[in-house]
Amino acid sequence: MSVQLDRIEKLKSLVSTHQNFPKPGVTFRNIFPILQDPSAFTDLINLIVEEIKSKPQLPDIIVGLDARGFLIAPIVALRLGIAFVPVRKAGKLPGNVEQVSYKLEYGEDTLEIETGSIKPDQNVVIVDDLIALGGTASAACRLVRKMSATILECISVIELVALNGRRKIDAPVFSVLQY
Ligand SMILES: O=P(O)(O)OC[C@H]1O[C@H](OP(=O)(O)OP(=O)(O)O)[C@H](O)[C@@H]1O
Ligand SMILES: Nc1ncnc2[nH]cnc12
Repeated sequence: MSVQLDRIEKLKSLVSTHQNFPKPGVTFRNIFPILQDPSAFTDLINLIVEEIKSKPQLPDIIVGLDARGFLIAPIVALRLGIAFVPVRKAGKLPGNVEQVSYKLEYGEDTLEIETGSIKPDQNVVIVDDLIALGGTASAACRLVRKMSATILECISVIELVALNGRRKIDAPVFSVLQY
């Protein structure tokens, strides 16, 4: 097996699966066991950094999504030596914010970003833990575009392929693990 596939298989074996959580009918994929294994967590960050570095254009900013995206995105930003900007659920950011509402696999929510935290000519990569219906990533794309910035790529640790969330996301999508 190649080193790349080896790392992916190891990561996949660590993700835990929970039926009917947090609502009946939802199969919840939990990334936290990866974070409990420093070697696997390092592999995960390396795979994301390698994906970003493989592209002709490097980002100026990594945008991470509240809350589980915050566990991954700032580490990726530090490794690349670039800024991290948070997108938060409504009511958590001070000052002026841009706002977008969206639908979840199990609910509805609003995302916000600090006005001016991304400049119009900047290149952005968005990082989150999971793409299900794609509403969260799609809303984050709309927020970044409201600031007239360019989205190079939307990166997720997990993609629930059957839900076809990437069709909603108006940017190239890369996922490390597919279910
Ligand atoms: O593709 P979608 O259908 O939009 O779903 C994916 C989003 O759902 C989860 O976040 P959640 O809103 O549950 O919040 P959390 O990160 O605070 O747990 C997950 O972390 C993604 O951000
Ligand atoms: N099935 C799922 N597992 C984990 N996080 C999620 N967020 C939205 N859907 C999810």
